[in-house]
Amino acid sequence: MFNKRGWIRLPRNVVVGHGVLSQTAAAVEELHLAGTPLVVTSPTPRKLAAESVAEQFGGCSMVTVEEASFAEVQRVIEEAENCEAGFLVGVGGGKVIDIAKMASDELGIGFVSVPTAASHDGIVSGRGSVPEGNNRHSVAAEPPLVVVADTGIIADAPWRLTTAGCADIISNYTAVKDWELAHRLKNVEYSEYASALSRMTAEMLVDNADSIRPGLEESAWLVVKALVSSGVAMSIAGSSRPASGAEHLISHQLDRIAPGTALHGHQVGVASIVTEYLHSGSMGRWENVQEALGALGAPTTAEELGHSPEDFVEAMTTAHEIRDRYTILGDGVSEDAAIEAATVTGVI
Ligand SMILES: NC(=O)C1=CN([C@@H]2O[C@H](COP(=O)(O)OP(=O)(O)OC[C@H]3O[C@@H](n4cnc5c(N)ncnc54)[C@H](O)[C@@H]3O)[C@@H](O)[C@H]2O)C=CC1
Ligand SMILES: O=C(CO)COP(=O)(O)O
Ligand SMILES: [Zn+2]
Repeated sequence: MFNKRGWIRLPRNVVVGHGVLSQTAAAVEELHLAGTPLVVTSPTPRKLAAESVAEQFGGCSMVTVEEASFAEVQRVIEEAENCEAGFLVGVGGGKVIDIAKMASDELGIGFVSVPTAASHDGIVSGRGSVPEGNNRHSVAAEPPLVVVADTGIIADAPWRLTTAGCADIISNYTAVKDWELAHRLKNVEYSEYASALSRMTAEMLVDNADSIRPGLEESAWLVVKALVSSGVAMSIAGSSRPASGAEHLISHQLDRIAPGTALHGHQVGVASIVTEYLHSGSMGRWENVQEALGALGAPTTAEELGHSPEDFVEAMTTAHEIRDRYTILGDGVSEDAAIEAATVTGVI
């Protein structure tokens, strides 16, 4: 894998709207990509969208993945080599899209992103995120050449997937604060432009929270636009920094301690309530994060996530260990401090 430092790699065609799934092949054709694709998907999105996408490419090969892991990335690479795929099309949620973009990067072929839910901001980003042992890897991956987001399919997806995407965006507030802190204290490379874009994306979402409601296709539109914008911020930064700080570290730890309990976006949202408290104490800014999440119907407590107070506190006190990314957690939050922050904010 290679990381082109200093390059901003963005999608060429972003197609968003009702019924646009049927335009996937047309959006790709414009790019003159060679060969036929391998479609990478998971069981539910396969029925909802991937079969129709494969048909548009003349019934091309398809592989179904079950989890986000390096083993699954390897399996997709082997399938792609077997069918001599010219490019990969990821159809589904964040895990499928991450696997497809990482496999594309390894194979040196193009990647097309077809999200079936507005649940995460990896739709557009050139980053892949996969757990391995006790660590979490955010690696350079192939950014999509084409993004096709069918708001008809996304608006029909379970509402909790959309609120997870909203919470992933709201967490940009604290991610940016962590990035600024790391820049000041550790001279970490920083982009004013990427951080402003990331913060503005969160603000636009919060300002429009009243119009984000289940079943409304305009809501799917708004959230997809925000997810695209957040992904662009990551592409400009060349890292996930603008959209991933201490709240993401806590969420990645929760995935390790109690896998499969809650959605990524919901976890980072709840964690950002406590990291905002760690940043600004009793100034009440954490309440703004809590209110924004609550207004959108996203969880605001560990209990609503399905996590025990003990697991949440363990995630807070160990999150700094999983990645070399300086945040407000510094070299570790003590158990007492973690309990205090999570209790004051009502998270536990
Ligand atoms: N690379 C990046 O920049 C980013 C990566 N991520 C990663 O993405 C993952 C989280 O993504 P999620 O989408 O939350 O999880 P996920 O990929 O596990 O999807 C959640 C579930 O929703 C189902 N689903 C998808 N579309 C559906 C639809 N229309 N109707 C019914 N079910 C549907 C999926 O099949 C899956 O069972 C995490 O691994 C996270 O680390 C998240 C943000 C950014
Ligand atoms: O989830 C992300 C941004 O929302 C990606 O961040 P990570 O690099 O922490 O996986
Ligand atoms: Zn995220």
